[in-house]
Amino acid sequence: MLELRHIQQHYADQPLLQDINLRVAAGEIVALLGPSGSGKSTLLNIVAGLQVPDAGSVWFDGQDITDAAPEQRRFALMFQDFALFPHLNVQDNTAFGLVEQGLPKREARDQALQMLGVFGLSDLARRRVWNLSGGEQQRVALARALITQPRVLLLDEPFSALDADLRVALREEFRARIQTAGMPTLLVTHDETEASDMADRSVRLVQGQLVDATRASSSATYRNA
Ligand SMILES: Nc1ncnc2c1ncn2[C@@H]1O[C@H](COP(=O)(O)OP(=O)(O)OP(=O)(O)O)[C@@H](O)[C@H]1O
Repeated sequence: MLELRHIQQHYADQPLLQDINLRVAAGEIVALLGPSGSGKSTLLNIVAGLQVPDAGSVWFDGQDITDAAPEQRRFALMFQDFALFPHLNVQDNTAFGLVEQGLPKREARDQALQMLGVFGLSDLARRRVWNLSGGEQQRVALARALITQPRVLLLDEPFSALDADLRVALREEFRARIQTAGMPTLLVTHDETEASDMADRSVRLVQGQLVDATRASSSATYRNA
């Protein structure tokens, strides 16, 4: 389980995150909503270990990991621009994290091929990533993230560059795959429909605090407010 305790972050004496407390259980998807500039990406960076908070702590399975480097955490971070390597084909992109972890290249490539099969992407294994569609690229990015069996999955607006129909299809597919993989998942999104479709519950950053948004996000009154 992932836990944030009393996280605070200031920039130039302006409080951004004031007292953030959150628990995400194994297999649970929590959506993090909030207006632009409210600190969603900052909070995700703190969880990923890319940034140390001014105060407070990050815990995983009962261990304080606030000062642990990103590679020690073994958390996967996935962005909207997926950051696939243009010079590698789909199979080598998928194998990349395993090679980084020290697995022999051949074994990593075999496992990547299996993973691509699970994702229905076997036919794309030899393709260069730049000629894949946006949805295919995003699926490869998820396969690449999950193959390393990360302890936590962090998604930063993963579908915002895609068209509406594809977004809806991928939400369901991602939700099913994430639940099968069973790690705590934090999904940053601007989109309340995406939050209610994909996440088990939603929280919203409001003036540096997290408030429960699960009930509010399913209410049309709130959406139209
Ligand atoms: N390193 C930094 N130094 C100073 N200010 C920063 C730094 N990083 C972020 N900020 C500021 O903190 C605020 C929150 O930024 P952040 O990117 O976390 O918000 P966000 O909720 O993810 O926004 P968006 O939805 O637009 O991506 C912004 O005003 C940003 O300019």
